[in-house]
Amino acid sequence: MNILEIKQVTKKFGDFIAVDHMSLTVAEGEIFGFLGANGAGKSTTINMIAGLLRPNAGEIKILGKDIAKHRQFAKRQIGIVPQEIAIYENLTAYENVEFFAGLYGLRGAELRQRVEEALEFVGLSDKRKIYPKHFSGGMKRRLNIACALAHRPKLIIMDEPTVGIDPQSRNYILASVKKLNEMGCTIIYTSHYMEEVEEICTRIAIIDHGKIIAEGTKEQLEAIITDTKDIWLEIRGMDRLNKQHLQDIPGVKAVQCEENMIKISSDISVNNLNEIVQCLINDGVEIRSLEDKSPNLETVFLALTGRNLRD
Ligand SMILES: Nc1ncnc2c1ncn2[C@@H]1O[C@H](COP(=O)(O)OP(=O)(O)OP(=O)(O)O)[C@@H](O)[C@H]1O
Repeated sequence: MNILEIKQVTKKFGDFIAVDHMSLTVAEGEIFGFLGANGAGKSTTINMIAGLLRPNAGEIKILGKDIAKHRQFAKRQIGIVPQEIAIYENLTAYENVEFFAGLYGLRGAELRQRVEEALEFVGLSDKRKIYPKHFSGGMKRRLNIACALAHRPKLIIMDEPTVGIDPQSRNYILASVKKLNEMGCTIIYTSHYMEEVEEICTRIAIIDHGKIIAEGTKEQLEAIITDTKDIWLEIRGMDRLNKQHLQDIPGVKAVQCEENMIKISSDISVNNLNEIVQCLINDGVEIRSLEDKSPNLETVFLALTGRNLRD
């Protein structure tokens, strides 16, 4: 089942087209990444999905229902973690989560239980009585995530949740995303950090000037710009190496040897690293280091847009 379908959605601000005839489908169970530079149109798209902005044209469906006609239903399914932290400084951590969960109609014992669960999930249970002004940036982010989770949405949308926070909180948030996904949530994860998107997303859309310019798994996106990956190995025992053994491995296109270095060019769609390593071990060669110089999403982005992600 598709949790989200966007068809030909356009959003203009005056004459400026922020989102341009965008179409997109996200299936239940995915961690879907929106990757794009600042100003690409990610937040505008998210705000339309969350019903906070109205598109000028096009259609958005959540679990098959048009959000323009089923606003309450759509709202109930979605939890949004906005780019700007949205919590109340004059409410405690507990009261913040309680307030947001209450907006979804939760009351009484159920509300209390959900608030406890959400605080527990983000690791802030012992800080429930603390006011957020005493929190670090990372803790505020986590509280913001708890506020988006307490009503148990099926789709969680996170808009750059790791901008400007410490590495420990960042790791905590990335681990939480994976855990939420394992618990059955679909996630849309927006970032201009390609390492994060590469690490956690099952599928990625590269967004530029309000348009999706490429979409697919990391491997599919990389295959757009090249069909070859290079693996560099530093070895000991070159005299024992039988080059033909390497050349016989499925996917291997070329093998170049020089002094103690081997460069193996291989079909990007074939995962043959195990076979390569095994072949060298069988030949009695000692591997000192191995580097996979495959293209990454940064190189894909550069090739498709002519710019770096963080320009
Ligand atoms: N309310 C608005 N009025 C006018 N222009 C806007 C408005 N909101 C966004 N824009 C413009 O639309 C474009 C897309 O903005 P958006 O915030 O969606 O980008 P983004 O990909 O989320 O980038 P960022 O990471 O910087 O938020 C930008 O050029 C932005 O200046």
